[in-house]
Amino acid sequence: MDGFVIAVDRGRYTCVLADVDPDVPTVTAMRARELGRKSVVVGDRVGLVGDVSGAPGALARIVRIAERRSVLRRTADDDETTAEGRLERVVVANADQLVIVSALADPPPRTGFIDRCLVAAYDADIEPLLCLTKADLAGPEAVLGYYAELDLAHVLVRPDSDLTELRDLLAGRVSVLVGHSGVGKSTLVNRLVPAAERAVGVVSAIGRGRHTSTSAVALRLPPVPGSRTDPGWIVDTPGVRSFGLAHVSAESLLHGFPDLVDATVDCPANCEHTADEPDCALDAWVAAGKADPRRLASYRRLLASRSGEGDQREPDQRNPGDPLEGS
Ligand SMILES: Nc1nc2c(ncn2[C@@H]2O[C@H](COP(=O)(O)OP(=O)(O)OP(=O)(O)O)[C@@H](O)[C@H]2O)c(=O)[nH]1
Ligand SMILES: [Zn+2]
Repeated sequence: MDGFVIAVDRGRYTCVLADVDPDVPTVTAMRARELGRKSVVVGDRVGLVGDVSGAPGALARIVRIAERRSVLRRTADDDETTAEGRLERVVVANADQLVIVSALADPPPRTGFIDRCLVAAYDADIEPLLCLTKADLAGPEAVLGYYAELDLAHVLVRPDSDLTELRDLLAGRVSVLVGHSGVGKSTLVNRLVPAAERAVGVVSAIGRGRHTSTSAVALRLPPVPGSRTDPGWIVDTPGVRSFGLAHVSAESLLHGFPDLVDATVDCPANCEHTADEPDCALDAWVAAGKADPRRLASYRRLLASRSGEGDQREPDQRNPGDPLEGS
């Protein structure tokens, strides 16, 4: 049987069977030995054998992992306390869309964080969507102005706002939600999937009764009334602070900055585009007003953080008061 992995908890994988009624129980599976060391993550499409009845106590086996369309890795520093946490582990496979959830106020938007997510999305060939919450508290002009040169889709969310536009953008796709604590991500997930609390409860019950902290869980979106389109899946990523970029080259990092890319044709060969490069064309490009200097600064900060130089914190963490200022 073909399955889709919706949660992972200490060697137990919760899967839904492909193309069956959403009410069919989920299947708990373990990995078959023949998979070797290959990891199985949320979003993986897998082949299942054994007891796929979903009955209490039933255990199936994952014998095959389909080729992944995309992967998102956690940052290496997400959990420095364990050896595993220091690795850029893949946390979600096969995502189509990365929904970057950012509040417009309380907490203020962190463009450094959004830029980092954009790089991860473009690098993984996942479409980004900026979801600006708490639009009742502040307007989106400053953030949208910062991204004016990008063709970046966005939605605004208020406590009473209609989520139809967002649901349309999520339909038929696997969308990963990422955002800092306090931006209203849980509130949004609960609005999008009113059954989410129950679904998460079921997932952690599989973890042999103990409360668990999974790093990703896929939630099926409810059917859209009057529509036959697959409503899609959202993948919540509690505990994932950001996505790893250590594997991304300096050139690929530029994919997150389409407003800067054109400038680099004038760079000397092997230019590293850092502030120390005397002839890097990016400086002249910004000086000529062709891109926002804050975007260049952000690109160079990501470059530096990748190579482990300088202050790795994003500027908003150094200066939480006014993140758009000087970032
Ligand atoms: N004004 C306003 N407040 C909101 C909105 N969405 C969420 N909040 C509030 O913001 C606070 C944080 O919301 P959460 O949904 O818990 O945020 P979170 O991103 O899930 O944060 P963690 O639970 O810490 O991961 C709560 O007090 C919410 O009631 C909104 O659109 N407008
Ligand atoms: Zn350069």
